[in-house]
Amino acid sequence: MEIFNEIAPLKAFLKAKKQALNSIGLVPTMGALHSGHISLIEASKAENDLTVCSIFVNPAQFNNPNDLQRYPRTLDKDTLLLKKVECDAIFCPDSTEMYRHQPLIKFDFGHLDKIMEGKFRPGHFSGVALVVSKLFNIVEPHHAYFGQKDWQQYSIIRQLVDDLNFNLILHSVPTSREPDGLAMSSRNLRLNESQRQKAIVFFEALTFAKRALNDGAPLVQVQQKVMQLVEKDAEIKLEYFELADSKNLNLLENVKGASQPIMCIAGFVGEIRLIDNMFL
Ligand SMILES: Nc1ncnc2c1ncn2[C@@H]1O[C@H](COP(=O)(O)OP(=O)(O)OP(=O)(O)O)[C@@H](O)[C@H]1O
Ligand SMILES: CC(C)(CO)[C@@H](O)C(=O)[O-]
Ligand code: BAL
Repeated sequence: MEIFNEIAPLKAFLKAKKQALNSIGLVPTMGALHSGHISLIEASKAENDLTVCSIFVNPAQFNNPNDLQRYPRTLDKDTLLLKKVECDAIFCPDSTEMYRHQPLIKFDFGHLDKIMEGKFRPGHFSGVALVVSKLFNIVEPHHAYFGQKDWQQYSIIRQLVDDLNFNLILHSVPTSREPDGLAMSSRNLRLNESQRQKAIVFFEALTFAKRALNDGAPLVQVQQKVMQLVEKDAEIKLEYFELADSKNLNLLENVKGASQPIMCIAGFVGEIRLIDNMFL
């Protein structure tokens, strides 16, 4: 497995490889890897001759400096894990390599980034789009893999690829969960034991809401119930629970009409912010 901290040697390596290879897969991550990330690597390995995993905690997408500072960083462990699953290359630059100058570009994704994560994390998706565009330009992958857990991010990157004609195929990989249902997430590492137990409430709320909405309960009523369920513990705060059309991310008032509605939830356990979602 090759490890690159700099853009130029990575590009030279890929250029040399490209002549003999049909396809390159890219898995962008922020590290602190778990089985969810590994499922993205496996998906890429199954479809490509060479897989690159990027590990970069991107300052441009953090709206909360405390969240950036405390984001888990486990590069040595990540490297061992990637070696074990036979990932071909890691790209783990530092911030000065990725941002040689202060970027001025800002992305606006219309209604896609004004709701849910975009509403509660102002500037977040502009930062994601910036770093993902850089990664696409650096690696020039044929395929790129993202997790369903971040469905709004996937929808925005799909728009980015269409708007800017990136010549690649995007893939969304289903959410990997812990045995009790909690969506795997790097930020779970920050939960203490009791917070870890409490964190499954988001999955429980989604499971409850799926049944209630499919049984015809009105959305407002379900939202109220979800709020009660989640916030019955004083340490947990609900930020949003929304129903959206997964194709275009239009928010829905009810389940009628949308071909594949998705429920999205976000909230805090203590000061750790978690998100999850579920298709209806
Ligand atoms: N449980 C999961 N199952 C499948 N894919 C996942 C899962 N968690 C994250 N991913 C995907 O892995 C990629 C990298 O995500 P990232 O490094 O931010 O990890 P994360 O676990 O989402 O961390 P956090 O949510 O704490 O930022 C993203 O495309 C993300 O959607
Ligand atoms: C796509 C991504 C790696 C960009 O920094 C990040 O937002 C993430 O890990 O989901
Ligand atoms: N997985 C989403 C990246 C973030 O929370 O910034």
